[in-house]
Amino acid sequence: MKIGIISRNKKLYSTRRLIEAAEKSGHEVRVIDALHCDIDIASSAPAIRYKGDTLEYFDAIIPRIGASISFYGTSVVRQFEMMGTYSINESVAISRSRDKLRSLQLLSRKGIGLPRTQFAHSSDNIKKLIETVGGAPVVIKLLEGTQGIGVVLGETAKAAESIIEAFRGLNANILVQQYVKEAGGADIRCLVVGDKVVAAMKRQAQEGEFRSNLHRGGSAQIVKLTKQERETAVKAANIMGLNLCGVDLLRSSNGPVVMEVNSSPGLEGIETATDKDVAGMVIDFIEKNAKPHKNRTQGKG
Ligand SMILES: Nc1ncnc2c1ncn2[C@@H]1O[C@H](COP(=O)(O)OP(=O)(O)OP(=O)(O)O)[C@@H](O)[C@H]1O
Ligand SMILES: [Mg+2]
Ligand SMILES: [Mg+2]
Repeated sequence: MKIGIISRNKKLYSTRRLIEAAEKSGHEVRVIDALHCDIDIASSAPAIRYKGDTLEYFDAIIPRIGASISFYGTSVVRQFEMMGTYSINESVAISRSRDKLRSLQLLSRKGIGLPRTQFAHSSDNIKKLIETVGGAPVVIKLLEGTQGIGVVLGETAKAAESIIEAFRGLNANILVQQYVKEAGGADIRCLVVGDKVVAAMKRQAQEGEFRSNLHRGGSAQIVKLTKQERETAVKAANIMGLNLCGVDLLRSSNGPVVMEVNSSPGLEGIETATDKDVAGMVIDFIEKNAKPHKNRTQGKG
C-alpha cells in the first residue's frame, strides 16, 4: 500500500514511529507537509500539487494536523478524500474535535458522562455561570487551547469571576467547567484505534499543579481501565467519528467523564508508558480498512 503521513516534521517521534511501522509491514510511505500542498480545485479531477509536482495517488493517509494549522490542514485532508484516498480520520471529524464546545455538545447528545459545563459569550450574570457548574473551584478554558495552555483553575468565586472577565475582555471564547477534584490532578488517556482502546495511561500532575498534561510537567504510568471507562472511550471516539484518537477521561465520583477527544494523539508518551506498539496497530487498522472512496463524508461535510 502507499501510505502518506500528513505531518510537518519527519523527525517527530509519532511521525518516525508511523514510518517505521508502515515500512516494517512492507508499505511505501511518504511524509507530506500540509502547508506545502497546493490544492487544485477542479470539478472533474481534484488534485494536489506538492512542492511543484502533482502528487501521486495514495491508498491511505494518516493526518497529524497540529492545532495551529487546523484550517489549512483539514482542507488538505478533505482534498485527499475527494481524490478517493482513505483517511484514517476524516477531515470533518478532525475539525469537529478541534472545537471543545462543539465536541462537548455532540458527546452530551449521546449521553456520554461529562463534567458540568457552561459556555457563554457575554453572560450578564457571571456569578450564576459559576453557580450552575457547582460553584468554585471551577475550571475556565479557552475553547481552542492545547497542551494545558488556556486552562485555569478559579479557586474561589471571586478569582473565577476575575478570570472570566479578563478572558472576556480579550474577546476569547471560553467555557466554565465543574472542577473534578476527586480526580486528584490525574487524568486517563485512552488511545483508541477503531473500536478498541489499544493503550491507556494515567497522567498525574506535578505537585502544586492541577493540569496533568505531560507538557506541564505531568508524569505518566500504565493504568488498568474499568469496563465502563473502556466503553466510554470507544463510544466517545465513535460519536466524534474518529478512528484514531486520544480520549481523555477524569475519574469522577459519578464514574468516568470525558474531558476531550484529541484527533492527533502523540505516541511517545503512551508507547513509553505502556511499552505497546501503537504505531503498528494503526498500520494494521489501515491495512484492514483502507479502500478507495471509503470515507463516510469524502469532503462533503
Ligand atoms: N474539569 C476539570 N476538572 C479537573 N481537572 C481538569 C478539568 N479540566 C481540565 N483539567 C486538568 O487540566 C488538564 C488540561 O485540560 P484540557 O485537557 O481540557 O486542556 P488542553 O489544553 O486541551 O490539553 P490537551 O493538550 O490535552 O489538548 C487536564 O489534563 C486535566 O488534568
Ligand atoms: Mg485539547
Ligand atoms: Mg487535555
